[in-house]
Amino acid sequence: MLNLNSPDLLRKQSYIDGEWVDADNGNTLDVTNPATGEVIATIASCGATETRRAIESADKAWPAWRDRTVKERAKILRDWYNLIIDNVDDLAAILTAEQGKPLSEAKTEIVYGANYLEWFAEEAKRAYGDVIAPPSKDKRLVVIKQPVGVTASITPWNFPSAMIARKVAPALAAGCTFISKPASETPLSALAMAVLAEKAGVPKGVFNVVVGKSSREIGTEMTTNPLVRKFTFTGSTAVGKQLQAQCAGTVKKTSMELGGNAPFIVFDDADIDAAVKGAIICKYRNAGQTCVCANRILVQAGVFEEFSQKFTAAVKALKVGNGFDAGTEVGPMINTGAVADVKALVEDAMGKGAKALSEGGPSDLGECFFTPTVLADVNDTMRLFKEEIFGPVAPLFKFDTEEEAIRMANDTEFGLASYFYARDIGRIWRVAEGLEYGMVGINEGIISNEMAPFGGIKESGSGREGSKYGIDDYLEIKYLCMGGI
Ligand SMILES: NC(=O)C1=CN([C@@H]2O[C@H](COP(=O)(O)OP(=O)(O)OC[C@H]3O[C@@H](n4cnc5c(N)ncnc54)[C@H](OP(=O)(O)O)[C@@H]3O)[C@@H](O)[C@H]2O)C=CC1
Ligand SMILES: O=C(O)[C@H](O)CS(=O)(=O)O
Repeated sequence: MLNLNSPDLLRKQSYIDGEWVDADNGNTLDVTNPATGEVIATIASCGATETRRAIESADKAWPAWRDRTVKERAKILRDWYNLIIDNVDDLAAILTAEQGKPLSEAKTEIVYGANYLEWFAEEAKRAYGDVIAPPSKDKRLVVIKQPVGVTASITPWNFPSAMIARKVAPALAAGCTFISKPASETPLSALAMAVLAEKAGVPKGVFNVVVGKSSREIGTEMTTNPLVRKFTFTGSTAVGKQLQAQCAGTVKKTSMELGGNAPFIVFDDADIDAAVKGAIICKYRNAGQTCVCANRILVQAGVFEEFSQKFTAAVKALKVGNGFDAGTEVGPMINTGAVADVKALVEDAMGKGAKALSEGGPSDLGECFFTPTVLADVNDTMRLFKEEIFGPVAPLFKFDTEEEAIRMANDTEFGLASYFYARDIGRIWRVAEGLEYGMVGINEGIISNEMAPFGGIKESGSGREGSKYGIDDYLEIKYLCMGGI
């Protein structure tokens, strides 16, 4: 069982209109620890009726929250940030228990998410408008920015805290109210955030968390209820497309943070040791279950042997285990389905001629564990060239020229994160400009932070989270034309 300093953080009900509630029909769902299979909590499993109540509560709370001064909203966000930081150990323990990632990674995620609250507490004060030179002497033109309104959000299990924080922070900073549906695999982190939101003074109805295994039912209510004016989603491209289509009926503003297929390119002028280090963290963070993980590692022929030997040795040295065990670097995958999906991708590649430089696969550590794997002799006929692996498998592709590397990297419908290691300044500019992605890591494998615009192009989605751009998704631009001056 979880041994928390503040047991009050572990909640088993949804948080709607400032109240902790059971499901109307009494339904429940189990939250299990993927490392051990043990049930860590049995919690209320809500559906459409509770979601509708949360939306109505958020709509009722919106005028008063919108009319708070930006400094009042900023102070509450800052207080929320401070409470999360003060409770980082408990929040990380809850996160590791329900998601599996190593405790050190969980703590990093909690702080990373909290940083968005800190950042947008300040950005709230910078939602500037404009005064425009008038077309005639009798007019004055002004632009003001106002909050979009009730915002609904659906987020994935791989970052059960930070993905919510990355959305609720700009939303509340802008003056919107918010309903969160976390993944049913990992709801406890979201509920713990609600405990601290309440303590920080977030008024009832401003932040709601609806948990339920009937995600389709909840999502349909969120995407079709006319009171919801903004819908923000982080998850797979397939589900994102479906939800975006559902929003069309009421023309909601949407932002989509979807799937990825990141190339990680190592050129022959790279610092190979730095590239190996960057590739390891980029590929195996969260057991490879992030949308920005290196999905295809492309290595120039002249350095392929050196890179593949050093990279494979580093992979073999990775410590796989329970996220609570000291020194664990790779935890379990989220569930057995995820293990089966990754296993199928490896089998497809091996069946088409791939060679294992480090033969991983299902592990006797537990049914959700998959030992890190490195494949060579891979090609673009294999599923793992086109599909998001979302697991601890690294395929090493060989290329000859810079042009070939850019063509291979761009040969995908995704466009989220990309990475390359090189030192020639001309090459750095040519490749950075040639990659069709929303984000490019240059001699760096970890690029996400609250100050940078996170997001993708093509079928990786639309909108940006974080940075000075992130609040725009939650603001409407209003043009005032004053005549008769
Ligand atoms: N661009 C980004 O920032 C990120 C993208 N992702 C992407 O997400 C995927 C992995 O996460 P995963 O959780 O499996 O993704 P899913 O798209 O399966 O699920 C994401 C969320 O959507 C919910 N959901 C699933 N189906 C529906 C539906 N029909 N209607 C309403 N809600 C639904 C899920 O709820 P439930 O699980 O309870 O069914 C979950 O809360 C990968 O493709 C990854 O690339 C992940 C993180 C970040
Ligand atoms: O869910 C994800 O994959 C995150 O967006 C990755 S990151 O923001 O932590 O890099």
